[in-house]
Order: sequence, then structure tokens, then C-alpha cells
Amino acid sequence: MDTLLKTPNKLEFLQPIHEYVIKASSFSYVKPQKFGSRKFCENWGKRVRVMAGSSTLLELVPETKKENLDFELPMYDPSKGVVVDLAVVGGGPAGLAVAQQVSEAGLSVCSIDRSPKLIWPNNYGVWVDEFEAMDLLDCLDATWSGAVVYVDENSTKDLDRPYGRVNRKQLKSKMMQKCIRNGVKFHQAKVIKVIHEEAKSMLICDDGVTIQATVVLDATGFSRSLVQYDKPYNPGYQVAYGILAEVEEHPFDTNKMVFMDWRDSHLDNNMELKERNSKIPTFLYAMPFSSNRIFLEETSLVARPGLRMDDIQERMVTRLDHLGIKIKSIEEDERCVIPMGGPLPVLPQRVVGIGGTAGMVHPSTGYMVARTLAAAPIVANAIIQYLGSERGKLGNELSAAVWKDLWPIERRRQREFFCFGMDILLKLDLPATRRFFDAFFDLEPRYWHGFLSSRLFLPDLIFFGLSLFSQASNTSRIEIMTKGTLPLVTMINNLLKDTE
Ligand SMILES: CC(C)=CCC/C(C)=C/C=C/C(C)=C/C=C/C(C)=C/C=C/C=C(C)/C=C/C=C(C)/C=C/C=C(\C)CCC=C(C)C
Repeated sequence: MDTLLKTPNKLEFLQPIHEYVIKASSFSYVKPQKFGSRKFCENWGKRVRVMAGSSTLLELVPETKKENLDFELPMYDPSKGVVVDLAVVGGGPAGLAVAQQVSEAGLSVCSIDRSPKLIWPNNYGVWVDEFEAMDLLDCLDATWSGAVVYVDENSTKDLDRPYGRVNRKQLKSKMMQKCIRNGVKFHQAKVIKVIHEEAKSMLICDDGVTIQATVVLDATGFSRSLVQYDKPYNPGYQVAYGILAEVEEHPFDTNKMVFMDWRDSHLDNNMELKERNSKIPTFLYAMPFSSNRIFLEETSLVARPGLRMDDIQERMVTRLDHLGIKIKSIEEDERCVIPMGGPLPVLPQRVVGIGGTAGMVHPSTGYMVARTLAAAPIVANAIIQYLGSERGKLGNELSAAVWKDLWPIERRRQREFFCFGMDILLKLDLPATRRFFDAFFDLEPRYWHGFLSSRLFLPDLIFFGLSLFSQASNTSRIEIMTKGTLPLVTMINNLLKDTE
């Protein structure tokens, strides 16, 4: 481990994974890359410190394994100089889903990614109904009939909504196979520049190859390679550290996943840590696969700036110790930093976007996979329709039409409300967070399901807000009013400005 600590590895921006997940390999030197210029997260420029007490657990973390799909990929042939209908930059779920659907309609597609065969390495959870609606149940490798929220030591909420873990190998294989069958060509490189002409664009790759395309889709996640932003970037950050571990035992019911565990009695003997947790709380998220195999993730829901990874790890080690969870071995670990909220990209613009690059992370929860996969047909159908011979649009006109379909006014208003929610969450300490979620999970299922799955739009969101307010305790109402007044005014102003 000593060697590992002394040898800083490179931060891996694995946009294809989840598009909005940044995963660093164990004990890496987390160097701000593109985000650094935007003051991404100051703490991330420091070496991840292994603190006393956590070293035993962290010593079990294996070297990062990279698993590739065993596919023969049809590669793009630059010598032919053809102009493809669509070039998709980034091979995450969003990019592949659009590539698959556009190619299904007979259009030519080139998917450009630095590691096209790499299996997305993060653990993604989704509500089962979200994947069922997209006919993707076969891409879940574990499901729980419900979930539980520990509000504090004395109170829990049972959530009667099945939850599942995405089988990322299966999901990627399924999409890749369809892409291959539909004739998608792959190019393994990084796009460094795009030059636009009236009816086509040229993508210049770092291997010297130029790919010409009628439409360019940026699906590069948080690296936001091609899509332009014109407003200051000021998101909140969800930060999490997770391990998939074999344990001697754990105290959780294997029929339920642990959605949020806000208990803090594990910190009773460490007042400094308790104080820190009280100001900016973290919770445990856990997927118990069996009595001795479990995924455990200590998570900061949202903070600005984001919490330090070593702080999160320290809280996790203390918690697991308190829960009597003894780790026998760790299969994999993950570090996630997810920017939440912040401005939308310039709308419209020539390059089309989807996923993290297009502002599609849920600003109040950090979730995105299900929402992005559900949006892929909207982008794909728009491209198919507007490129189609009858309605033939090209260049800026075509891109503007696709952006309009991706971010119609109702979705922009919905996102504004979610950002309002995030602004409140940013201001809540642990006791206030507990009171807030106590009320949130007492809402009628259609409200909290709809809110978390981006299914509520503005009129319903107003009823949702009022309902949450009426459900909340008096203390929580005062907190919502005091912490929420300014964000509410900001939201109303933004809604009034955005009328088109
Ligand atoms: C990605 C990966 C791989 C990883 C990551 C990590 C993790 C594990 C994560 C997890 C996460 C989670 C679990 C999350 C969750 C979340 C949630 C639940 C959230 C929720 C939220 C909510 C909210 C924000 C709400 C809001 C509300 C409001 C704002 C309201 C208000 C009201 C008022 C003011 C009253 C009046 C009325 C009106 C306005 C109408």
C-alpha cells in the first residue's frame, strides 16, 4: 500500500461509465483536469490521505480492474472520407442508446470513444419501475422488493417501491450488440476539436483522424468536451465512496436496500467528526446482495464545495465499525463526484448534447441513468425526423430543433424547481435534513416517486411543494421558509425570464 500511496495515479474521467461519474482509482492523486479551470473542487488537487483507523479497510481495496467486453468492433475507416449522418462522442449509456436508435432507422452512425469496449465500472441503482417502463428489466442483476430510510436512531421509513442494481455489463453488451447489428462504426480516440460548416461538421481526433458528420452529439458527461456554456459554472457536488465487499456479516435485511441511513451514533466517540457530520451530513447507501456480500456507499447528497473524499472515507470506516461490519475482502471500490444543478448549456447550439453534458443530472438527487435512457429516444427521433428527406433540416437549424425537443419549456421549468430543491438541501444540517426527509417520504407515493423520477411537471410540482410543506413539522416548515425564500425568489425570476 505504501507504494500505492507514493505513486499517484492519474484521475480517470470515465465519462462513458455513467457520464456524470468521475471515478478515481484507489489512492489516486486526484488532479483537477478540465474541471480544475472552473475551480471544480479545490480539495481534489490534494493527494487522497489515508487516515488513521481507516487504513485497515482501505488496504483491502484491490488495484482498479478494467474489464472489457469481448466483442469484435466494426471500426470506422477514415480512408473512405464518408460523411456520416451522426457522430456520437462518448460511449456511455446515453451516447450508445442514441447511436443504437438512430442506426436502427437506417442512418449512418460513428461512435467515438477512448475505450469503447470498457465496461462501465460504477454501481448504478434505479427504481425497478423506471427500467420496466423501458423494457430493460433484463439489465438488472439484483432487485429488492423495497427500500428503507433510517431517519435517525429511532425512526425508519419503509419505501414500498422495488429497487434494482443495473447490470452494467449486460446493459452495455445489449446496446453494443444492437449498434453492431445496425452497422454503427466505432472509432477509438478522443475528439479534440470540431469545425462546423453549413451542412456538416469535422471532428478532429487526437490520433490525427478527421471524421465528418452531419450531426454531432456530445455525450461525454462532465468533461463537457464540445457543448458550450456561457454562464458561470456553480454546481453543487454529490460525493460518494463505495465498496463492494465480502463481509463476515451485516445487520441489514437482504430483502430491502438501504436508500439512506442518516444515523450518526457511530460518531459518538469522535466529537470532531460528529460536528463535521452535523454541519454537512453524509448517509449510508447499501445494497445487501446476501448475508455476506454487500455494496456500501457513504454519500454526501449535495454540498458546495464538495466534501473531501478522505472525510467521507473516515466517516464510512467509523460507521462500518459501529455496525459490526467486518470486511473480509473488497471486490471493487468507487469514488464518485457528481456535479448537480448549475446552468444549462447554451440553448440552442450547433453541437447537440445528452446526459451530463446537457445538464441532465437530477439537481436534487444526482441520479441520471434512467432519465437519460428515457431521453435517448427523444433525441434519436428528433435527429431521424429532422434529417429525414421530407423535413430536411441541416446545420444550426437541425441542432436547434433537436435541442428544443430535449429541453422543452416544461422540462426547463421542472429543472428550475429541482435546482430550487437543491438550493434548500445545500443549506440543511443533519437535524434539518432528517426533518426534511421525514416529511418527504411521508408524501403520497405519486409525489415522491414522481419527484425522484422526474415525472412531475410544474403544476404538479407546486402541489408537491405545498404537500411537503403541509406534511413537514413546524420546525421543518420554518427551515424551509428561512432557507428556501431566496432560492424561491431566484426560481420565480428564472421562470419568468424563460418564457419561450
Ligand atoms: C452514481 C453512483 C454510482 C453513485 C452515487 C452515489 C449514491 C449512492 C447516491 C445516492 C443518492 C440518493 C439516495 C439520493 C436521494 C435523494 C433524494 C431522496 C432527494 C430528494 C429531494 C427532495 C427535494 C429537494 C424536495 C424539495 C421540495 C421543495 C423545494 C419544496 C418546497 C416547498 C415550499 C417552499 C412550500 C411552498 C410551495 C411551493 C413553492 C409551491
